[in-house]
Amino acid sequence: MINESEVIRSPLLSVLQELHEKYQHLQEGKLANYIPELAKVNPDLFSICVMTIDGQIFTVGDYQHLFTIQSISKVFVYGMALEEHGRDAVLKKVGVEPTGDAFNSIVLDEMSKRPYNPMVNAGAIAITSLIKGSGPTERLNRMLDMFRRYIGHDIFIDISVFMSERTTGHRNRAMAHLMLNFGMIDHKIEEVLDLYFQQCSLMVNCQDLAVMAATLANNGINPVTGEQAVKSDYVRDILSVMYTCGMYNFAGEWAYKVGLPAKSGVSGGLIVVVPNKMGIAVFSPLLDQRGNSVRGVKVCEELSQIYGLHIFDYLRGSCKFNGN
Ligand SMILES: NC(=O)CC[C@H](N)C(=O)O
Repeated sequence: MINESEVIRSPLLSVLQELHEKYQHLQEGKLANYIPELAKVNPDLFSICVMTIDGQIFTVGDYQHLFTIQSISKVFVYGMALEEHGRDAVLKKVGVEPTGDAFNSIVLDEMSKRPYNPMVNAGAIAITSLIKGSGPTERLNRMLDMFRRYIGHDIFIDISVFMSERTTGHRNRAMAHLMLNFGMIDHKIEEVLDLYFQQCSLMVNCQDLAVMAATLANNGINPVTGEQAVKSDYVRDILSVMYTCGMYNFAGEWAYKVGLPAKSGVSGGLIVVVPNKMGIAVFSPLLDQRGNSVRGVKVCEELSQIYGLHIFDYLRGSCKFNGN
């Protein structure tokens, strides 16, 4: 039997535990209540997970608690659209410019009539409309299969959240109509919106998100299963858009302070990719005014600082993470 004193504590795990303790009583922020089902979530839930590209996992808090992936899904569906249509065709439909506006703003680029980028709702809906398949079921199944490759197991839809979004998502519906008007999506608006609401309502836990982020950090190969989740050619595109647009109208400050590609969602999830090193995921449902997890942002700012992960520090050889 292993004596507790003989167990070598992982330095990273200790750091994660300290950060969890430090922020677990922070009560800043609000639950997303524009999706009625999300307003029912326990605001105290909080977990942090890191997966390295060699498949080690470090977890603290409620890391098995399931929640809906929400906007974090946009990253992966974008990768799928790139694989199916290629860079140029996707760029014709959705730009790659940060907006400085809220994630749900109803604005399109005046000149091109494209949504600004795939990380805001309008852009994500247009990207979802590109997913190929002979009908709604095949499109959904292909998407579920793509997510399965990233996570390493099957993934399911939270029907209550899906119905909640579907019945109250008038703003997203309005955007879809606007894009239909400009010929940016085709006429099957309700099918496209259903698929978009379904992708947002997929259930994940914090550990799943860490594996997904680690897969992007590992050039598209899931570190646990060894499966190629997305062609490595497109990982660059995905990470560029995450870096410039993933945190919405906080993306600039995030790039400045944390300096890593990331994506948040209104259920309180946040993923961060440290290329060739690890994926980081935080779950805490209290959000700031821009729709980013308050505790999530703070934890990532500290982790970046502690380990010298900011991409421009990192390039100068400042990374202090040595793999455990
Ligand atoms: N930022 C988000 O997570 C938004 C996703 C949410 N499903 C919506 O469409 O509004």
